[in-house]
Amino acid sequence: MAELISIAQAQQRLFALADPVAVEQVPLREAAGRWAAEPVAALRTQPELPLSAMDGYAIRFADLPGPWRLIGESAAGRPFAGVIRPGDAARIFTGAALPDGADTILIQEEARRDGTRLLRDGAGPPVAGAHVRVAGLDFRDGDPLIAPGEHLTPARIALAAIAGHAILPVHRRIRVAIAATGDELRPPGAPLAPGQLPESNGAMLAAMLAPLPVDLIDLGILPDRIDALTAAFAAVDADLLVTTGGASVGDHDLVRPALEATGAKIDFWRVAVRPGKPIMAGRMRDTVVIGLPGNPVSAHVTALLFVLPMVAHLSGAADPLPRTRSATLGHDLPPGGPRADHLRAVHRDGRVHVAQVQDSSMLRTLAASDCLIVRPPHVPASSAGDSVEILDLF
Ligand SMILES: Nc1nc2c(c(=O)[nH]1)N[C@H]1C(S)=C(S)[C@@H](COP(=O)(O)OP(=O)(O)OC[C@H]3O[C@@H](n4cnc5c(N)ncnc54)[C@H](O)[C@@H]3O)O[C@H]1N2
Ligand code: MOO
Repeated sequence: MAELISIAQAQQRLFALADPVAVEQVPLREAAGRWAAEPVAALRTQPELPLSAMDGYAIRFADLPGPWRLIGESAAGRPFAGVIRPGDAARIFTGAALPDGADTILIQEEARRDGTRLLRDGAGPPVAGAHVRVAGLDFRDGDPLIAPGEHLTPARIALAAIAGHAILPVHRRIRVAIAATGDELRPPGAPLAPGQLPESNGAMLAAMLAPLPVDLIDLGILPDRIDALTAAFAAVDADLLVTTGGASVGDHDLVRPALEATGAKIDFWRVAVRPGKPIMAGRMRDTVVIGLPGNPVSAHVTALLFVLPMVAHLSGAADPLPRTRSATLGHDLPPGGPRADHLRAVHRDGRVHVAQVQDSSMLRTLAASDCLIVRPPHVPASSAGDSVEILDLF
């Protein structure tokens, strides 16, 4: 059998099959969850003027310990027009502009008022400038704020808004077609004859793709017949076609020959990953194709490693790969085999514990797991307390 390629090689070959899709300008609320397509710079300085960070009184630090004479008020959006001269103070509220002449805030919990006479009643501000947000504290006009390829998280959307942007340049949504293959499969909830099985990969993939900027095209369940598969694949109009099942070496594993019958070129087939070895990828006209194995856990793991990263890559992500993190192993593990193991596991008492049975058909253990322990090929035995890499499940 041909040498299996590594997960990292397969991911790089997959990304090389297509560039990120076209750029469009969209309102902020549509940009959430996409990736920036161009640099985003500040259109204004934030804050534009020195502002108070607290409710209290605007004073000159040099006038401490007071008392002061109250000569006006500054509220957010309604600044005080006058000037604070020696001995003067202005009532001020959080977010309001610091009046000219003032340099410090006396918070109201440390002040006492008698008509327009203001007295310190407590420690008072420790330094000049206390509780004042200087102009440009957050950023200045023209500062680079978001780089191309960065994910538009809620915080970055808010940053773009406060920096003066109403629309952002992003890559358009990705059209993803999903197809389950297998004569044994019936739609979820449909009555089953002996030997038939509810189709679960389609709903799982749709759920995994739901948080991404994707428009789904559901091709449903395709039969194990090369003519039907070829016709269905040839009619696909999408950026990415994801199939499940029919990827292995059995007589009814027809996804590869059907793709090839449409003129598609398969770039790789079989990766050193467990579960998920029979995954394939290639290109059919303008559509990238990823053929996932049919076993539900294999489909889930390979979708995490290949489908979601490919959607991120097509969407312009600079950093499309899933990130592992370290965890502490709860018990011993035997040496690993020639494929990178992705073991269903759960956090308990601060350590990760591997499910006893790892059969790739078993969705119940997948559903009970909160992470996958990722072990490189040919890893030596591990002991309880060792550090291991994990991929979070969501
Ligand atoms: N002789 C060999 N046999 C197998 C090999 C091998 O190397 N040599 N590889 C095994 C591995 S590893 C995997 S993984 C499976 C994957 O095979 P296929 O992609 O061809 O998957 P199917 O045979 O179509 O289905 C496998 C299994 O999963 C069920 N299934 C399929 N699709 C769905 C779906 N949408 N929803 C729910 N369940 C689904 C299907 O009924 C089968 O039980 O091949 C091994 N064999
Ligand atoms: O790779 Mo298969 O996915 O081991 O069951």
